[in-house]
Amino acid sequence: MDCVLIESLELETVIGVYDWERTIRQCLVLDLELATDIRPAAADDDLTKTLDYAAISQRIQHFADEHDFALVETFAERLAELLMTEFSVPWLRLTLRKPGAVPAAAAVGVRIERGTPSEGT
Ligand SMILES: Nc1nc2c(c(=O)[nH]1)N=C([C@H](O)[C@@H](O)CO)CN2
Repeated sequence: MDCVLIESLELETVIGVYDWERTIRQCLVLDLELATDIRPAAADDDLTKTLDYAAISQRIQHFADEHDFALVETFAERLAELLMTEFSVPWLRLTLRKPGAVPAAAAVGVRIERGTPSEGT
């Protein structure tokens, strides 16, 4: 299965369950694998025939700016829905880390897989 990758994308957003977290912006770090057949783009050397990782990264930054969820679970689930709908992604794996949330850990977070890899991706 082919994938377009976005790794260690740093996002600033309001996120957290505690009152003090509702008043600040915190960093989240996102890893994404987005299933797509890269052969048409490679055959024609044409960006319009693949997933544009720059455009998707920009859309994710905008998503982070416009939401203020309590849980990383909610952020991950809602973002996965958006990516599958807006960019016609048939399958994705999304890892979302919240560095610093647990001082003794390098990061905590969630990983989800959604959708079904289509034939030929
Ligand atoms: N499974 C989760 N556990 C916790 C979350 C979360 O989003 N998902 N969030 C918090 C707090 O916001 C924490 O990050 C503050 O340090 C606690 N547990």
